Amino acid sequence: MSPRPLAEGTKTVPQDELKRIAAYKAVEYVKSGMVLGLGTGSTANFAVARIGQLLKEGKLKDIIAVATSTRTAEQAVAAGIPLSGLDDHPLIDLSIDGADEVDPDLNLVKGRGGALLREKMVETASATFVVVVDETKLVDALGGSGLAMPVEVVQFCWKYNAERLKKLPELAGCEVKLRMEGDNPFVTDNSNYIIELYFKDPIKDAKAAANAISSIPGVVGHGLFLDMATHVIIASVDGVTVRSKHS
Ligand SMILES: O=C[C@H](O)[C@H](O)[C@H](O)COP(=O)(O)O
Repeated sequence: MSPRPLAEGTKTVPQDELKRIAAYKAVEYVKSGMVLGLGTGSTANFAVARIGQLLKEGKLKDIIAVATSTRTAEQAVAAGIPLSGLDDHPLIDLSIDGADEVDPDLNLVKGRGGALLREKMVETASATFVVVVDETKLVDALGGSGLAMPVEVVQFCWKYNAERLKKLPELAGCEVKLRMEGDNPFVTDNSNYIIELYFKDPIKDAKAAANAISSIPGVVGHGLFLDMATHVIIASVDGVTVRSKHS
């Protein structure tokens, strides 16, 4: 369980339990015969495990899934979930994934687990994209958590691209750091590096920031997931709330 319980008044709920509750709620959207996108991270893990459990119990049938990382693919295989890829299944019925930040318009920061590129490919191909979070992920504006916003870059001349990112006026002088894993740079499933952006203030215009980041040659993806989520399921000490794009 998470060491950080959430508290309101006298109520406390371990953060991992909130993640599980949100993930299980999202799995209620899964129907037999669907092609699913399986997200990555500690919240998405609960959804993958639950789907595997329902398949084993025979309560779900004929599911095919596309995993957003090698970690999730390994978990899915162990859970007995049949896997495919976008080459064979270019249309995903439903994706379920966590997020690092969620703004009031259901725009997201994702990718602190390093899976942003495959997540964005799979979730862009999804008719329905359900995001599962505990209430700590809610922000008034993206970049507002003070934590890293990842940008995936090719390894070639990454320092040059880190400097270019730092100088983008749309990012208003953010700090940049290469993501490390121990003494070595973190390497994504796609053999790229991650430059982490740290904002002093929330991003003023997320769309302009996303376009500016994408315009740099050598950037292969970024963690701004704008206008993609159709539903966000938020678990809090007070219960579960579902926010939907068009409601
Ligand atoms: O690359 C990682 C993903 O975008 C995760 O979905 C995101 O970081 C949220 O992860 P968690 O549910 O572990 O907070």
